[in-house]
Amino acid sequence: MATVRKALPRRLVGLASLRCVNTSAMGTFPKWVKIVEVGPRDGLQNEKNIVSTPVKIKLIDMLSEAGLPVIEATSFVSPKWVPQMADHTEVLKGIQKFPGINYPVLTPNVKGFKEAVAAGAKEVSIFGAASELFTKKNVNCSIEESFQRFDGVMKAAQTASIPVRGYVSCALGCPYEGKVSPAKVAEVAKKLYSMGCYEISLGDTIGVGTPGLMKDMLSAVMCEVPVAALAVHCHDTYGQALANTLVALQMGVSVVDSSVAGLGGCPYAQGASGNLATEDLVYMLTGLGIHTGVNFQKLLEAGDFICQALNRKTSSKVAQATCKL
Ligand SMILES: CC(C)(COP(=O)([O-])OP(=O)([O-])OC[C@H]1O[C@@H](n2cnc3c(N)ncnc32)[C@H](O)[C@@H]1OP(=O)([O-])[O-])[C@@H](O)C(=O)NCCC(=O)NCCSC(=O)C[C@@](C)(O)CC(=O)[O-]
Repeated sequence: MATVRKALPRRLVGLASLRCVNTSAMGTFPKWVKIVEVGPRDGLQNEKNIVSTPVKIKLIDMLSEAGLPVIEATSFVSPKWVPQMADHTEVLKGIQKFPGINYPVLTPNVKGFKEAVAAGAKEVSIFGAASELFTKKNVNCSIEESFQRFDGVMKAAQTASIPVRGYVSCALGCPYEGKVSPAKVAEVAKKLYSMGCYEISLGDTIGVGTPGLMKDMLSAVMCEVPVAALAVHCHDTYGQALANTLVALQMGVSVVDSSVAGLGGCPYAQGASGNLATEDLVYMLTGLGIHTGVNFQKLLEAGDFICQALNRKTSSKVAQATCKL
């Protein structure tokens, strides 16, 4: 069914452009936020039905058209573990590479790194976690062993002059261990940073965090890693993603991961729902007068496209509010 999109109601347009919020009472926000669009990878990796390669490529091209500065394209993980990402090479080779846009991919080990580079990757991400049980379920090894694998990736990346981003999953809670201490998150983040990751993305993998937990966790991590090198990655399982992100912005974080149409979930984190929707993030940031460089209309169109391809209603509140089916 085709989606008919209404023009933004006047009161919403007004809200989006208003600058009357006294942000000084809320802390100082960054003037510019870099959005890392993770929909094509984190958003799609959990889909049960295999999404066709042309659909993935078209989605990424539409997101590029929308001006997202970073689009995580796919992952070079085992196809036995995540069948949805088995077409990683075709996806990475098939997308249009827009100048100025980065298309990082996940690489869990040197094998994945080599395949990614052969397919044309210019940036990769390694993914660790602050929970032993989650690490075992996700990548089949201990936290310490995961660092040994990452060491190989870091050395190969250094030789090839490829920048590496690092993830810390379970930063606000674990599906297997429950509470995760901010000190443990800080320890893993520090390790990834000291290994050479230029940016550390702190993931609320199952979306259980609240603004208070985000504040405590970030306070601990910021003692070990400069805030300019931090990103947040919030899933919206409990409806807290936007609030948690706002707290991170107030604390000086200026890189935020999100997923078009709120797609997402980790196959090894049962109960994890979608990521923070990029549409909702852009709407909030615009309302705060924070620049992103994203063309909102084109972003909505990319969300419409993937929802129609998946035969799914969008999880973005903003997209829901601005369309009638
Ligand atoms: C890490 C492994 C590979 C270890 O898996 P393993 O079975 O322990 O690996 P292994 O080294 O023993 O190798 C076993 C087989 O896998 C192959 N293999 C080995 N490496 C690769 C590779 N790179 N690509 C393709 N194949 C590979 C290898 O060649 C061998 O093949 P076989 O001889 O049996 O035919 C596996 O556990 C895996 O692929 N896990 C991926 C899990 C995953 O993708 N999770 C989702 C991403 S993380 C996430 O979503 C969270 C995040 C980032 O979004 C942030 C947040 O929300 O918190």
